[in-house]
Amino acid sequence: MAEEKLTQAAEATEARDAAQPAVVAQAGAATAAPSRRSLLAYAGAGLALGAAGAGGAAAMSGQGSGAMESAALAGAAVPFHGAHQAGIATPVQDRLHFAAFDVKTEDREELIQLLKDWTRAAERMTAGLTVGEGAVGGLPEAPPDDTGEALGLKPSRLTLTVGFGPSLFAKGRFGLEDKHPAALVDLELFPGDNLDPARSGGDLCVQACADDPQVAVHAIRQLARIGFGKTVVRWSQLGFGKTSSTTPEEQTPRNMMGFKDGTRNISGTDTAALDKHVWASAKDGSAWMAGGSYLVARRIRMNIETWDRTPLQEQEDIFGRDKGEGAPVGRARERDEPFLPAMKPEAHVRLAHPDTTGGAMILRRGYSFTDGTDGLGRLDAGLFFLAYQRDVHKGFIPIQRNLARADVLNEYIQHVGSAIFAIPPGVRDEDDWWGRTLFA
Ligand SMILES: C=CC1=C(C)c2cc3[nH]c(cc4nc(cc5[nH]c(cc1n2)c(C)c5CCC(=O)O)C(CCC(=O)O)=C4C)c(C)c3C=C
Ligand SMILES: [Fe+2]
Repeated sequence: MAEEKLTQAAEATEARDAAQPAVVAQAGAATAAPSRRSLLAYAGAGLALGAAGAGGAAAMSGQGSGAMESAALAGAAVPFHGAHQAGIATPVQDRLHFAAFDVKTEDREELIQLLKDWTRAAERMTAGLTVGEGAVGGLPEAPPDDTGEALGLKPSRLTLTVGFGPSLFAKGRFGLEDKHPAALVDLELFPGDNLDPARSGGDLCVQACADDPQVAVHAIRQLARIGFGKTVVRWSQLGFGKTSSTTPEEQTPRNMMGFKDGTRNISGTDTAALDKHVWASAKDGSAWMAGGSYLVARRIRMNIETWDRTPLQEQEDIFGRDKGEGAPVGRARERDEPFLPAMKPEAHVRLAHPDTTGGAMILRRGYSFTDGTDGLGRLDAGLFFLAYQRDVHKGFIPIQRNLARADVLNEYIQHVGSAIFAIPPGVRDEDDWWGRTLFA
């Protein structure tokens, strides 16, 4: 990209320079994100955005003093490059735009080019820059490369996380059948599932998380535009009010049922737990997935109106935790160890706990959603459940089998959308691209 264009981008987004706290690191990596201004300096010196991952300033990886620190960091940039994709173990942002895509091209080289183009655009957007030649200042006769609605907004900790669905590996499509990981199964239909095919599946996915919804929506929109003619959005979901966090030192968020959600989750700084339960290893059978993960996405509708008429004691019995503090039954504090025998046998927490599921562990990273009303005056609201794991056979599947069989919460919820994706390892530097290890 010509230096003058980067200067244009800098001018067009000048407002984002102001007061930009500049350090957010990927979990476990002592990295620093440069200020927007220094980023542009890097870019002008050869688009070395990878330098974001190699900076030397102090790191912040979710440790520290909670809400105020989060608020201060809300405008910062999260390094895009690393061994793992950002958006999994990195601190959870406030907003989500998740999109699943169908690939329309049948040409492997076109798909590879798409992934390369997406990677370059993602590098820029996560750094707070416009895509391509920007939103303004280009040829008046042509539509701008960037749609412009993020001009003047901060990077807002935008992370973009890409994934590949089972259908991408189908025989006769892109020659990937030999690379299909054993863990990337078509999920079984669980009892009670009422899945809408129009909200399920997908060849590709992109999870965009940011502290500003407009930044997340802008990012998905640019990737969809770049993919025009090669891929189309199959379904997408907006989310708010993160329901789980990867930063246990912060206040636990509440879900739409009013309960703290995410108390017992894998922490983004617990490298031992991440290696054991979240990151795929070459030893697992698919060498190209080393450093990646597997994502299960479920759109779970809540019968909010019925829930709202349920007595408090019953609500607390259903989860096995109290509503105010979030403490397990018979305990005083949220972080106290749950004592499962004190809970009702069919309480949600009891059935989801690793002691009841043969040790199954997942990293939850879901969001609440409210998509207006359903035409019958009921809120179309619920949980867009996102769970990362090393192997779905030791994560989502055993837990969901247990929950689908007996969870008393099932009276108030219904799974209406489902998808699974292999999340490849991170993009190492500016020469690397999403999916290189798969297509190599
Ligand atoms: C298959 C996995 C899970 C689904 C689907 C799921 C749906 C779901 N959960 C809540 C609310 C809460 N879940 C909580 C704990 C919890 N849930 C799961 C898994 C699934 N939940 C796990 C593994 C755990 C942790 C169990 C443990 O080790 O103790 C809690 C309690 C607080 C917490 O620890 O997070 C709440 C609240 C809803 C509303 C929901 C579907 C709409
Ligand atoms: Fe749960």
